[in-house]
Amino acid sequence: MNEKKLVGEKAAEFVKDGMIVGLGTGSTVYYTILKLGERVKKGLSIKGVPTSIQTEKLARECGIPLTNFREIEQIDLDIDGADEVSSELDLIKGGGGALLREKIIAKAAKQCIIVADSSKMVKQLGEFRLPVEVTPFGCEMTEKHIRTLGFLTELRLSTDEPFVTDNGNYIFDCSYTKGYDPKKIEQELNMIPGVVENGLFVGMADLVITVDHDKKIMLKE
Ligand SMILES: O=C(CO)[C@H](O)[C@H](O)COP(=O)(O)O
Repeated sequence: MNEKKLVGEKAAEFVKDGMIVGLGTGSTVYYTILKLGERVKKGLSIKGVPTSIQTEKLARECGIPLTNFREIEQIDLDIDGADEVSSELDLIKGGGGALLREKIIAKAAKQCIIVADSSKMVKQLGEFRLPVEVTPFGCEMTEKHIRTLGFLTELRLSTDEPFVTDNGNYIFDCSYTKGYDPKKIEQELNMIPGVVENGLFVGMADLVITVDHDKKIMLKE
């Protein structure tokens, strides 16, 4: 079985009857959502809060009832993927472009489980370029300010046009020449006018489900 399927399906075991569940975005949590759909068909009663339009569509196809922040106060459990997971369990997310909704939902959750195949596990964050979501208005100036923090920036494209997030924004994929302090950089980026959110998730993961060399499930907390 591939690693994404192993960890994705494992996460579905943590979902209990009656829970409000944050449904992440990406090819790993895809397997969690399929598994939850199977469990719902067998009688599991949950409501999902999707982190993207893509996940909303998938959850509907799987028959998972959905809700939103107009109807709920809190999320019991959020399950999502990641692009990098450090030894401190800090994350880079947003490879799929859903970082803003993902962070809102992770912050609203009592517990946050991350599903990550072994390629995502790193000692220190930074090899994966950090996605930074910005408003289209003034993005040229916002980019200059991001660069003054020491990043190289590249506007994410979809074919020849700027990639547009579910929130109508753009993304700069940002690389850094040396290691950075995730907590400090997360805050500094979000102080720049025009930056809506960045893909650093510091101290948000309660549990990471991954696999070791023998493809055995490992739980890290
Ligand atoms: O942050 C994300 C989307 O914005 C995803 O969780 C992240 O990109 C991991 O995706 P995948 O499971 O497909 O590797």
